Amino acid sequence: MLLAGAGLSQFIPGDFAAESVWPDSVAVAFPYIQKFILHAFDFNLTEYCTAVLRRQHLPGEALRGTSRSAPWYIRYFSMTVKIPISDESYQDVLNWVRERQVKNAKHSDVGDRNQACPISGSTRACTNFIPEIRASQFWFRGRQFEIDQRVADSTDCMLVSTTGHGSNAIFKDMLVEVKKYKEIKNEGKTVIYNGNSGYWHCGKGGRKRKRPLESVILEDGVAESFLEDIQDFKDSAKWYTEFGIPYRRGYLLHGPPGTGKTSFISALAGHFDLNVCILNLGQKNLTDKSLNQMFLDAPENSVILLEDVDAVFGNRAEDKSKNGILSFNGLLNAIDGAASAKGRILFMTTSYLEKLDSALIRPGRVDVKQYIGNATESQVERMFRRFNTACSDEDAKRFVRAIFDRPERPHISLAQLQGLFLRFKRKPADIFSGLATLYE
Ligand SMILES: Nc1ncnc2c1ncn2[C@@H]1O[C@H](COP(=O)(O)OP(=O)(O)OP(=O)(O)O)[C@@H](O)[C@H]1O
Repeated sequence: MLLAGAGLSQFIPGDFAAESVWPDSVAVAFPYIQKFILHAFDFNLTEYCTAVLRRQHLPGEALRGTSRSAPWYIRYFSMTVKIPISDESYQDVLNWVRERQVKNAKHSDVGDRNQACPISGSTRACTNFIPEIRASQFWFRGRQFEIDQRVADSTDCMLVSTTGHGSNAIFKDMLVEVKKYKEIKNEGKTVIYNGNSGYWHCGKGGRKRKRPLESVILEDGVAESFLEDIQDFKDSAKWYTEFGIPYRRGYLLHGPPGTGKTSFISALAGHFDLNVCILNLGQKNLTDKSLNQMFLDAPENSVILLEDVDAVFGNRAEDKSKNGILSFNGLLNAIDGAASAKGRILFMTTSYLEKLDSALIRPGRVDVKQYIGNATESQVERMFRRFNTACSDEDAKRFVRAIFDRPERPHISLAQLQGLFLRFKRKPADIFSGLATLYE
């Protein structure tokens, strides 16, 4: 079977899926037969079948159903599901298997002491024993499974197989379990996917504690208007269908660097329980086709974020991106591509609105444009109070005046201010002495 799409029920039968000749009773008894053979003869059926199946998946055939040329005993004794790397569940299955194995892995790699543990996400220095997963086994509901990422010597799909015969219910159960595991793991977190080599990856550090919206200090009313707009969009699926309008919404945040554009998008995603899929348009090998596919393959419940779009297509005269592969029209086509039934939310950010081609930001591609500027008096005061919870009103006002009553009145970003607060986090009363550094 080939698992298609992110849904759990979308199994596409392999070549010989209909050839079930065994009664259900045999299917039920199979795990016991399998265990008996393992213990009595020390012969691992699952491993053997997977090894044979792997050889069947010759280069170029990786995504086709299991070949009919597999020997009959393999066809009857094994069940497989192939999960394409583009499928959302690919990484989830790997993480789930790792977690099951980590306590007692026989073949492990010693994890990097200074990197976040891929299982716990903890960044504490530790010696992690990470199960070697490229070809390994695990048990689920009394059956042994083998997982193999080396199918066809390529990495574009993995094969999960088990011995036995019957319906694909066991795989569905497994994927339900994987989904539950993922939900627990992601609770209270915003999952960040990075688009790379044509796929969405959620690597180490890809799960971040949700950023509270209040922690992003914007001009009055901005956050509220976005909350309202996105909520309205989420509630309007029927309206879009009735009027034949593609169910998607585009937002552009523009303004100087360090003013909170990315932080705001991340906080909004957290508020609406959405993932963030970040795509760097300047990356090598990104083609019109792969960009389009990535838009279509974005994990469910995600916002797609294109940061600093001006850096790639800043000059109207340029049709090709700097790496010369992705074209401007390719980008427009991807943005205009099919929207999913759940709706697609696209965010773009730029520090140079004037550099953007009007075609990129016309209504339909960008529905809401919002300027996010340098700190205003109100923002400075709110940030001061946030970092100095014990401060008096008088201190807060004095701090604001100390910044804004200077003759040169610099443009200060909230990122600069945050830096100042961090420097004085242990002695907030001394912060006035550090103000001069804002003007350097
Ligand atoms: N309005 C804000 N409220 C709270 N924190 C902010 C704000 N603006 C910036 N920061 C802080 O400054 C840092 C940089 O912010 P962020 O990356 O969101 O800015 P940006 O506008 O996206 O910058 P760039 O355009 O350079 O990508 C973050 O650590 C963030 O916490």
